[in-house]
Amino acid sequence: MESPATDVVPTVDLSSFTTDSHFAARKAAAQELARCCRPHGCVGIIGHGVPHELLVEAFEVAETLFDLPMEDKMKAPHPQARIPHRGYSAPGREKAFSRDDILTNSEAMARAKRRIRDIHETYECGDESNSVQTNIWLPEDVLPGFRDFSMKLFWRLHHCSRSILETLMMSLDLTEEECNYLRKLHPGYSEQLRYAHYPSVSTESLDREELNRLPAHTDWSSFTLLFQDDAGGLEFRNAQSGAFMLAIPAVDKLYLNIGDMFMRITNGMYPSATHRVAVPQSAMAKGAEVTRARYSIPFFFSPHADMMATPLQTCVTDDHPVKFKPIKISDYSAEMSKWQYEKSESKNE
Ligand SMILES: O=C(O)CCC(=O)C(=O)O
Ligand SMILES: [Fe+2]
Repeated sequence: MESPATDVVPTVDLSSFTTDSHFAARKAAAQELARCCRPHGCVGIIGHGVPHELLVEAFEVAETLFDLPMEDKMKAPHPQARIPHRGYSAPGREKAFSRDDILTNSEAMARAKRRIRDIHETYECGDESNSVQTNIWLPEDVLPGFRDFSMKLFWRLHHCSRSILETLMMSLDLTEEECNYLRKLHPGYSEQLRYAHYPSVSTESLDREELNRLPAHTDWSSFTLLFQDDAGGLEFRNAQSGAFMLAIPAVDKLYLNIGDMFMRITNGMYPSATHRVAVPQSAMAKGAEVTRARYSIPFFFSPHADMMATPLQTCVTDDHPVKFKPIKISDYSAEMSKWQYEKSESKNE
């Protein structure tokens, strides 16, 4: 068994960014965000401005969606190929790999890892104008209002991500030109909203390592906003010690998870966070035979797939030389997702 997480991920309050606060208050919040987030690429955020009622409704929608009979959910199936990364994926369909796994470039390793299935079911959607990542919707009568609600949530989370981006940019003292480059890089087009359900599983199958909730990995977004219910289980790796830290759930708290793209663009100033979903100790310690189900809503704030991710000059200094080559964003995500779905094709986004 993997060792249990102990320390706790810190939390910052960003309300000065989401209300009309003066410059000094915003600057102090940006510095606090950097202080907490830069060591490991993760931080809890309150005061993010996403309305409480919207989040409550989002989790109700997720529960209704995953409660549908399988034959209904399969009316919007994720394709066999990895693109479009849209629609419904049944438990065990998708598999997460770490960046190190992917860099080994070994299909035998991928096959071996696939023997431990990731037990979650998901539904993905994104910008309706994306002509490559086209949405796959359930028929309206199967879940009335789902499409409209999901698009409302998508754009509200995009808006929240944009204000977090402003905070991150302020924390790095970027030039106006660099800020404009980053704003242009994130128009919403390649972003993705996911509903995720981790069904209740037997602790025995976890002990026997027959299945996983979600193994350790990094995201290839710029950053991900992670909303979770109160079941717990999200954990981030301490970049210094390698131990995992608990992302303790709380009402209206999101976890900011820096992805590979923001790491590349900031030349490693913000590292991408290694994270996983484990079964909380509380569920195991009681000797329970089954763990309780968990719901989460990740929002992947990703750069436009057709653009280039280039390290910012402000983040390159004599002490901190260039670490990453410019890369086309769709090339990077194609590489990182090549084993995510079993019958993946090498089509680019
Ligand atoms: O469910 C969660 O809290 C984490 C999900 C996640 O890491 C992912 O979908 O990439
Ligand atoms: Fe992730």
